[in-house]
Amino acid sequence: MSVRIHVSGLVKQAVETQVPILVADLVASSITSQDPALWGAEAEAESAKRLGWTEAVSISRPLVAEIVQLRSDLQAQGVDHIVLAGMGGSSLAPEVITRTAGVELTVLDSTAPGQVASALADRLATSALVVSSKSGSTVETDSQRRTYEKAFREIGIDPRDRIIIVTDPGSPLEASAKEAGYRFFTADPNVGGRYSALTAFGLVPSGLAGADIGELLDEAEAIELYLANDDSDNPGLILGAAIAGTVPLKNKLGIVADGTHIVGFADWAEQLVAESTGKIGRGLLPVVLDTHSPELGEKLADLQVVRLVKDADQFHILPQNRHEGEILMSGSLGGMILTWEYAVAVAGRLLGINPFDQPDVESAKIATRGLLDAQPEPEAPAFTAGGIEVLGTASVVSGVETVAAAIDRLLAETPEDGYVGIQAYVDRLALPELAELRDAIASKIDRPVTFGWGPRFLHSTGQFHKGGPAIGVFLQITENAGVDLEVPNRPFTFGQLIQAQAAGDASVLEAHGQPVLRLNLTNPSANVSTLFEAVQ
Ligand SMILES: O=P(O)(O)OC[C@H]1O[C@H](O)[C@H](O)[C@@H](O)[C@@H]1O
Repeated sequence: MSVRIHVSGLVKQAVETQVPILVADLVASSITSQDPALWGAEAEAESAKRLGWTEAVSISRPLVAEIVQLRSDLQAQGVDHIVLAGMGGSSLAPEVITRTAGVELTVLDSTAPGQVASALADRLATSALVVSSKSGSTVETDSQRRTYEKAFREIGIDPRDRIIIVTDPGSPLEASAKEAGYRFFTADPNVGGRYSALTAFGLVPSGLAGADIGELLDEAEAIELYLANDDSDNPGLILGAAIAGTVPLKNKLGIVADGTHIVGFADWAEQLVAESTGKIGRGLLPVVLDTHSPELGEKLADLQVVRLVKDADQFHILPQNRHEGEILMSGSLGGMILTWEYAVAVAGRLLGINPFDQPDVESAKIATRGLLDAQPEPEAPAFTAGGIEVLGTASVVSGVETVAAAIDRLLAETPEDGYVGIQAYVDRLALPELAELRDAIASKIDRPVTFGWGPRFLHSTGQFHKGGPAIGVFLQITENAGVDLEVPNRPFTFGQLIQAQAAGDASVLEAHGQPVLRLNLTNPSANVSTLFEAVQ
């Protein structure tokens, strides 16, 4: 079998208790045959149109030759750089596929003006843009498409030669692609975004960038039969029981790469787990860790660790690798993707939730649209210190005068079983060091800490933060970027869009009773060190 899992300690007990029940209930074969009744009557209507991923491998197979041909056509035109405009499920799979394959793909899943400008400045004359959106109406993706269309025209390139669309049949993007004369691929509409890795959404950008997508499908195909079997060896059942069957439930899921050949798997799994399970006040919070993350040394009772290793059968044999109580997992990328898809569907059943909807993502989008339409004056900061404007929930910012004190107040509000979510709506290429705030804060408070780049995380962990248990406190970082960019034929700029996304999401989190501290960097590169000093 191309995927191996080893469990020990409490999680082994969960597997031993839950898997026989899942086997007796024929859960694996029922998922494979797309039985929508597995998640209860309320979920049935949604599940009935969301299980197409179980046959993605065979449906996608004919695409491989088409994509390989398009890649050579583009190369013949001098294209040597693929850019992908897409959010969440429309970009996270191509990201892990191409990074693991070691081929270049620029993933533009940001509205930070500096980041969009950097992508545009990078080999535009020899770039092709893949625009991927299931709904065809995602504002980030639409804004990026408009920007590239204009930029291509300005340098005398016909966008029809360089823009490729991936969308669902009947979407507004399919209609506009037809009208504009773009090459387009449509995918199975009975597959949700986060389950779309093995459909055109995962394959088109990855294949155009040069990844071996035929091999990826082979890897997934090799595990299909095992995943469909009502058998206690089924890795989808084992993983599902391990992540959602512990008693009491360990509802933080730390995902650690420790020797796996797969690069960035946790970023993909994060969306699958958070959006599928984080709703109606329940869910599993994925926490992307590395082998040195403070959380691993803290033995947190509510943190279940999944360690992605080279060979799960061998790894635990060495005494220093025993990691009692963890889930050790190894496998091919295609095999891992399909196994996690099954496991999260199983987890949904164990948790009593519908794994196929994302009811709270829309709330932040509505708040953003409201702000973009109204264009209100920016909210005045409670105070400014060291060039950082401080705003947020009254209990966190009132009566304090320093950034350090505001951060301490926020962290002090973390519930015993809670977590801190850091959300950085900045140009991540210009401020990559901000990601290190995660470890700094985790070692300070001994609780799990998540880190997300905005607006990217809104389409991933954003659902959990708003729809899962209200146990998070949030540190939101925004910036006055030095540059701004028009969004062609739209009444807002990228700078206005990202600020509205941050403010909109903060308002929804606060409305859910979750504290938010908002720090706006007025001079980003200079303010970062002040921020790190404040966390010490
Ligand atoms: O592919 P799109 O329709 O553009 O959607 C991109 C993303 O949008 C939303 O945030 C959904 O919650 C995600 O599940 C989805 O992957």
